[in-house]
Amino acid sequence: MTDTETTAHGTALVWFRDDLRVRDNPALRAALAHGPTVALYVLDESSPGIRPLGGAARWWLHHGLEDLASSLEHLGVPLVFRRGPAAAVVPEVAAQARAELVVWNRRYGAPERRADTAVKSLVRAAGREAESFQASLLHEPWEVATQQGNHYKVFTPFWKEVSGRDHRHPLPMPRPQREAPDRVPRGEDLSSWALLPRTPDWSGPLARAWTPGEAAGLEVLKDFVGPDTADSALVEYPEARDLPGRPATSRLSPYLRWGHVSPFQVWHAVADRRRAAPEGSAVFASELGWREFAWHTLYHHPDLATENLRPEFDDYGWWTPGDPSGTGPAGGGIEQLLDAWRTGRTGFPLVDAGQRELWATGWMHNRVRMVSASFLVKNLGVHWRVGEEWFWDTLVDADAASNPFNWQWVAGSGADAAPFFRIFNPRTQGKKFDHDGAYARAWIPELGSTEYPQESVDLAETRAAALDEYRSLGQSEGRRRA
Ligand SMILES: Cc1cc2nc3c(=O)[nH]c(=O)nc-3n(C[C@H](O)[C@H](O)[C@H](O)COP(=O)(O)OP(=O)(O)OC[C@H]3O[C@@H](n4cnc5c(N)ncnc54)[C@H](O)[C@@H]3O)c2cc1C
Repeated sequence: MTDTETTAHGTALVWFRDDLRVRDNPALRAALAHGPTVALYVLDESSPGIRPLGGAARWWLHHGLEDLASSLEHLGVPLVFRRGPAAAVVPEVAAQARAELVVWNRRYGAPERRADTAVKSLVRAAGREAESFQASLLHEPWEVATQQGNHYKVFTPFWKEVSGRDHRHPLPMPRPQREAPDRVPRGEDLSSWALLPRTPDWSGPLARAWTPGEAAGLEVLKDFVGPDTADSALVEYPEARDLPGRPATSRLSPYLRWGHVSPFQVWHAVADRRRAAPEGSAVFASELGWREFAWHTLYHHPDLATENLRPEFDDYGWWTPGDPSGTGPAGGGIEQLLDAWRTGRTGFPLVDAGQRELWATGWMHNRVRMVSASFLVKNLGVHWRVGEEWFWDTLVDADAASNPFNWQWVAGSGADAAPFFRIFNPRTQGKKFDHDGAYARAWIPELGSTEYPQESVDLAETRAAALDEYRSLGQSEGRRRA
């Protein structure tokens, strides 16, 4: 069937979730091909197990939905906003729209899958068709397995397997629908959801740093991959991507997180640059592979945000707020140290610049995320879950898979994780990756003055304490096995 053709069916309802785009959207395309289409977005904060969004994510979502509503309007598709548990709202809106067909693109977290399964059976029980599509991952997690039939636990063989497969080409922009739906159910006013911060409104720097939405995301992608010549940013990506002071990474993460841009669009845009930047396009594609690997890991380990993937780490003496016994390897004052980490006042410029960048813009460079996370988990001895929750609240790209996956990677407790003894030294990392200090100075105006705090912990002592704790973990493991 071509883009313009529709069968002579009744109304279709397309339910948007983490796929806030009109291009390369299989569910939207199926709805438009079926008949007059109504779109729905449900703010679901009450289905069991659904993780409430953090503050920066709520800000992004508000603007992302405004952008989606405007793109859909150009296609003649009304977007209805409703709040409540999906299993109640979606069947109700489908009934109000008298929809014959309800479609959506798949999600992979356990609570979301449970909600989707409930919606599917309720919609079908009401005599409507329901269909879901693959749109947010290059491969379905259940379709990638080792020869023994298990899921991959190590990235390199995982990526070797999936990067060699074919990835479908992105679907084109749909044509506007010719026939308006008969009934458009009443929706809520987006502003009544209070997704934007009010008292205080801290979103000014976020708005200066980002333009949420599909067109902006595609522009970011286009600028990043550049022309098919040596000028493409991909050429220098393998070296420069580790330098936080250089705009050398794509900054596509929030656009991928919210589905303004699809992994298929990114994959093919990069594949088209293979001639000009063979190494850069391969390294960049493998970063997309880490995103994919994180999601496959979450699919197979639904408790990724709360449970150590390697259970031996359950015995590690990490500190969590409210723990009366714990001080962490840094000694006393752990609450103040945690506060200093959050606000970028630890006395270690690379960590502090990163935490301030995060607070101001909702984003932090990957190298700095790794160093800052390692400092919190290993030098301060704070549980990775505490850092994960802070990032969840402050990142505009806060992602249910990539965030816990990477925190566990840094902590050593995760899939194919960094070995625990790899403890980043923030001073050395600063010299290596921000050697002229430009990144640190950009975020810490008082750097070099007496206003900037002294180093808050002794790196060598805290490192040694963390390693001691880790070694005792090994021994108790050994004892348990003996
Ligand atoms: C402690 C910690 C927490 C993190 N939390 C998140 C998160 O909540 N959301 C998130 O999208 N990324 C997270 N990352 C991964 C990574 O830091 C960001 O994806 C990256 O910095 C985004 O910038 P970019 O788009 O310019 O990346 P680029 O270098 O341009 O990479 C392109 C894309 O590949 C993906 N990607 C790159 N690195 C990773 C990675 N290590 N894991 C998974 N996907 C990756 C992202 O989608 C990214 O947009 C985290 C990393 C760490 C160490």
